[in-house]
Amino acid sequence: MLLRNGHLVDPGQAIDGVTDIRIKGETIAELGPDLPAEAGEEVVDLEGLYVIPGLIDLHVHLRDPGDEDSEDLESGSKAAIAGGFTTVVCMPNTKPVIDNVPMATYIQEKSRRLGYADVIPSAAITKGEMGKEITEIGMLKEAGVAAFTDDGKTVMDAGVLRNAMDYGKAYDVLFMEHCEDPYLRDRGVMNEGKVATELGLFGAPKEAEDVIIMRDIMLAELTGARMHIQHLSTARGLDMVRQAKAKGLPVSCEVTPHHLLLTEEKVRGYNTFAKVAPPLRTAEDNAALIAGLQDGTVDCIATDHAPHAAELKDCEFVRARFGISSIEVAFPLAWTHLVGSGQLSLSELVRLMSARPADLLGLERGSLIPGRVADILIFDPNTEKEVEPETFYSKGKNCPYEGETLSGWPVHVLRAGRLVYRDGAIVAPGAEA
Ligand SMILES: NC(=O)N[C@@H](CC(=O)O)C(=O)O
Ligand SMILES: [Zn+2]
Ligand SMILES: [Zn+2]
Repeated sequence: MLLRNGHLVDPGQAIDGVTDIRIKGETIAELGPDLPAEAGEEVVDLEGLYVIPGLIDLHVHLRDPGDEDSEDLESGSKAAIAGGFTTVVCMPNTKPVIDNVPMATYIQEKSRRLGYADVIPSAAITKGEMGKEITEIGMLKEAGVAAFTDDGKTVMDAGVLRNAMDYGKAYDVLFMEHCEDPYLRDRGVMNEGKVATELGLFGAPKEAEDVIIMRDIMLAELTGARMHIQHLSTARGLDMVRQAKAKGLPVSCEVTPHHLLLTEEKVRGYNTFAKVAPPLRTAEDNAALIAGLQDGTVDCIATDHAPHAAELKDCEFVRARFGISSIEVAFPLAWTHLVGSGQLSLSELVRLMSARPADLLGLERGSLIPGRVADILIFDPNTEKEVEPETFYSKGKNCPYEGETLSGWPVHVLRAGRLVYRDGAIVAPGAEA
């Protein structure tokens, strides 16, 4: 296949310009101006479109197995592709929890058979995410699990986490933590502050997150194992990561689109679609996180795509589940609000949403260097479209951006050289023209 006239932006090889791309089988064969078409080659014209490495999301919930009313591997991996993500790391807080090799193998085999995004399972740090007994980290790593987290919960016993990190260090796995002290958070369902008081809702103080971030940085220093802070939401937490990095500690972090772009104000009206953990914070936190994207303190933007069936959100605020469905809008949100506003370049966004997550996972992805796998996102920088959750491939329609007008929508997506998304629609395996 020959992709013609697209504007390639690839910080991995310092390219920012119109280039043709030849794909052979699963890989990038050649880049260059005016490549001649070879016999039998399909030519796709990309004039006016941008071409970047396929996005990589370190944090998604696909609810499979156990909560397939909310999402499953098919709907979730189609949604990932429609959002421009060719690789996603799914969280282990399924039913049952992904804490053993057969469960990890189930995720890998089912998603491979489906043929949409590459779904890489993360596994729990503790069995059943119960916080007591550590999982078989070495065996899981050998089975292809690169990252470990009890996401949804913090490993509250620091001794247990220390043992897991001492053990996991030898395998160079990435530990990831959901940082929230449940005792300090208590009954909090949103950020503690004036808005919570006005709404009569219990708030969770930022300190519930920050104390765990501090503890986890200390454990990274103590053990030497890699610690990645998930969905970091506070200015102070970010500062702690900045200082840890300055000391050379093996600490990294991700932020979500919602913690960059939304505040606690979104909860007004008891909007359950704005109920998420950690909670939406304040405009000052948004600004601090955006500064963290710019100065490299933030390693990546991850979605924390958390789809929920309608009835789990269509209820009283205190009873509603935590989580936001966002994988199909994360890139247009970032393009419109971060690049469109001049706060980030596209090259920086590619680093945050593809190159750096690939590094953290130890994958040779995130750049379209000849010889690498052809995972590619082609998007339209200009055409504006409203966010319509009803049209999502995801079963989770719990999206607080409904009705917003965005640009930067994916047009075509290639996964391992196959056009899995064409002209804005999923192409089933074997259904290619
Ligand atoms: N973020 C959320 O609000 N919810 C996540 C759990 C999590 O990421 O901690 C979920 O599984 O729904
Ligand atoms: Zn979490
Ligand atoms: Zn999560």
